[in-house]
Amino acid sequence: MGVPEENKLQYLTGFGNDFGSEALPGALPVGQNNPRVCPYGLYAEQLSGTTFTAPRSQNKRSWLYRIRPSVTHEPFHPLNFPAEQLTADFERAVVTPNQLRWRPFSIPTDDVDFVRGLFTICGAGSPGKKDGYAIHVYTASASMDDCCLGNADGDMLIVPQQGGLRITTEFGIMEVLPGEICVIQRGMRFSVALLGSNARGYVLEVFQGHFTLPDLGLIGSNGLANPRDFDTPVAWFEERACNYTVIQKFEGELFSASQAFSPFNVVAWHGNYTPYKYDLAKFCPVNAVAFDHPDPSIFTVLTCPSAVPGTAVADFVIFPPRWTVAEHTFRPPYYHRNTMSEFMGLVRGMYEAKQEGFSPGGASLHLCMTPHGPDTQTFERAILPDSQQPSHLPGDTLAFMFETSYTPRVTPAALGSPHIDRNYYKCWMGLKSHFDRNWTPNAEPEGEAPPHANGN
Ligand SMILES: O=C(O)Cc1cc(O)ccc1O
Ligand SMILES: [Fe+2]
Repeated sequence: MGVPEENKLQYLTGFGNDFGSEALPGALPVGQNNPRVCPYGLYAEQLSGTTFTAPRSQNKRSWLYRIRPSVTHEPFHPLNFPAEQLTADFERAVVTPNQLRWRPFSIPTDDVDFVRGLFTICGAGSPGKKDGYAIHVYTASASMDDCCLGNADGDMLIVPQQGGLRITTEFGIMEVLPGEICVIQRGMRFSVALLGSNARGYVLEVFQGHFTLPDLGLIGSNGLANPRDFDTPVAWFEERACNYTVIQKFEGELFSASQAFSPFNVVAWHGNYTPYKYDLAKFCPVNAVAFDHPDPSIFTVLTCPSAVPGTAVADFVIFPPRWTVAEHTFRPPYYHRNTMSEFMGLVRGMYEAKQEGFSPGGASLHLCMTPHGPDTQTFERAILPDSQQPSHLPGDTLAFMFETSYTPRVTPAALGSPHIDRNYYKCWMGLKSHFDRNWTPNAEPEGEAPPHANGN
């Protein structure tokens, strides 16, 4: 099969559906998963995303019909990838109650592909015990060349910040641009080609469970990320003899094996365990239309639930372009200390809580109970009376947050990174006291008090 051009890529729409796709007519067996001989002489292979016995509502698996099965490979050998750069061992990492921020991570000038450009910032738990998560950034200047990654540790939610990615998977091909995200679930093999000369972005990897859409509760049956806006690639295969390298991430370590053919040889597949992508511009935000600042959970795109209701392993939350209209309200994020920890990144534009220092391609991390909030300039602007006009948040902005319940430990490499901003704390040092012991309710500028405060 020829490689489809960009505008020819096709997707199946819906979230978590039981999909089926065939690249050749009749390649999907009818009425059973394991015919004695599969159509076109294909091998049947099941990829499980849950235990076999997981409740039906959570059970995930897909059947892949492929030219040769994935078991046909030379033995795996350790790749000797630097453990300080990519890890799932957070016992040796560090905790700090300090606010952390990184300037944009620089993109290598020598040839570095997506896998070799992964850099672990922080994480918690362990892939072996199937709990917790890791947060990485990637910086890449080269495509993966006859090389794919399969991650035995967990699902990877990829947030491109700069440079589009063409991701070939066993299920088909997807293109993911900045402003879009994709999820490659545990075990699915994929190869990342760069659409431009380089790429940078963020990865949230969850060691337990899978991402799902959050419940909408009283919001009703529509809004936020709508299921129909998620795209799964259609089957695509190549039959190509080559020296192909399969990299397996296993307990945070990388192993590689050679095989004599492309792993993207799946002619047809069906099931509910697939990679998918989503355009964040399709997110339909719901927010305050009268007053006050709701919690950022209103902007949850995807959540990876834990066994405790309402306590996610990790939430993926965005701060999309939107109108802000709340009256008699301090509109930026409130000052706060949380039980959950917050890793933030910026895809483009400016984040509403920071006037400077938080740049696209950079990051911040506020561990649980670490105080944070708007910087001094943002605060001083937001208390001015003229801050209350309906306004569109600074231009075309897209920040996001990985909000996690286990407190992450930060890797020594991330703490010692040349990109770390050791002056971050200074952005709050100018927050002066506005306390006025002689203040009286009448001193409040006219029109500023809430209508109900004077009985109206
Ligand atoms: O810390 C942050 O900037 C993220 C955030 C945004 C918001 O609107 C409310 C709370 C919160 O943690
Ligand atoms: Fe926060």
